[in-house]
Amino acid sequence: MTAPLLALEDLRVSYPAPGGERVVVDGLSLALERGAIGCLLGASGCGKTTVMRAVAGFEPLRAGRVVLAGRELSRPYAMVPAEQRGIGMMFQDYALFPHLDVAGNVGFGLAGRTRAQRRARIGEVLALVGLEDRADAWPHELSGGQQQRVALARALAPSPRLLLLDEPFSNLDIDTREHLAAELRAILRATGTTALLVTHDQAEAFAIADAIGVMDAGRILQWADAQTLYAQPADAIVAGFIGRGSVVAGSALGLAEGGRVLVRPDRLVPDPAGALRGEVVTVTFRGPGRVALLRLPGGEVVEIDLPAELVPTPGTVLALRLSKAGLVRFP
Ligand SMILES: Nc1ncnc2c1ncn2[C@@H]1O[C@H](COP(=O)(O)OP(=O)(O)OP(=O)(O)O)[C@@H](O)[C@H]1O
Repeated sequence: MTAPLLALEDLRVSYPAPGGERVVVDGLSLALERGAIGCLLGASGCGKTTVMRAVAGFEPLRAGRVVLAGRELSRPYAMVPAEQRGIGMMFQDYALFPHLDVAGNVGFGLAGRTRAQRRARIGEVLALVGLEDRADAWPHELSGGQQQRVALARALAPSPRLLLLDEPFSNLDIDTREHLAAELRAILRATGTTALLVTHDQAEAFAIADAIGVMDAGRILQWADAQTLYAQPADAIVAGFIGRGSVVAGSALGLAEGGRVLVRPDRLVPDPAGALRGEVVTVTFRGPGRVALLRLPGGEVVEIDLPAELVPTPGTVLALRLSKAGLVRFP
């Protein structure tokens, strides 16, 4: 087995807090192969940005190691300075330098090259992000999406070993985000760039990443590809975070085994012959179909997709059949 390009081993990071320290990342490990795109996904405040800052060299470690291409970059009391790590960054508060034009921004990290080499590299990465004709533009003349592309070109220009992207599209509208997510994946692939991305948006993680780490309270609960996270979530927290679905008591679904069960919206099917019952709480048009919230006899509420011809009014009791294929159970 080849060694991963990036290895985070048992990281612990803390911040000063009244009366001591507050640990915000604890026992976090992951490995990223060369050329792979990894993603940390989790709710606000779970520690995603802190991990990125630790990898970038902005936060010291309390425990663990950061290793890039076989070189130890951080361990407790020892850090390679951020600028010597060979890591490119595009963080949430990415800002283009307003006093530099697009070419100046993109060429910023290209010190030590001749003028001609700089110009060639700037042209190359601008072509990669589709802005080769905007080299002379000023940042304020560009749309938000174009500015984001310039920021990406700036981060890619020095050919970093690893690219860190923290909520790179957070300040863009949803259409632009989706478009750029696909574009970003294609660009990272085309350049063979290894990247670690942070987002709290599952669709973005699914669109871009090869492997996704679902984080909660400073830990990775599960590190897997999108299909695995959806089909085999490691626990109820991952299940709640990935995809639509409700985690309810098995007994509420007539299952003998006990424990809790993940019900995706297509698992409970309205069927006059079905043995289960659910009272309609709300019906909402989502496009292309409708979804209903149903209250099960035990009081728990599940979401189901309704067939097109069925538009029940709240209070109706539906007969339901449970489709057990691929049902996920938790102890
Ligand atoms: N410089 C700091 N000093 C003290 N506490 C901090 C500092 N930076 C972050 N924290 C705290 O550490 C925790 C993790 O923050 P972090 O920014 O890593 O989370 P996140 O998952 O990236 O959140 P978001 O999605 O909102 O950016 C939060 O509770 C935050 O308040």
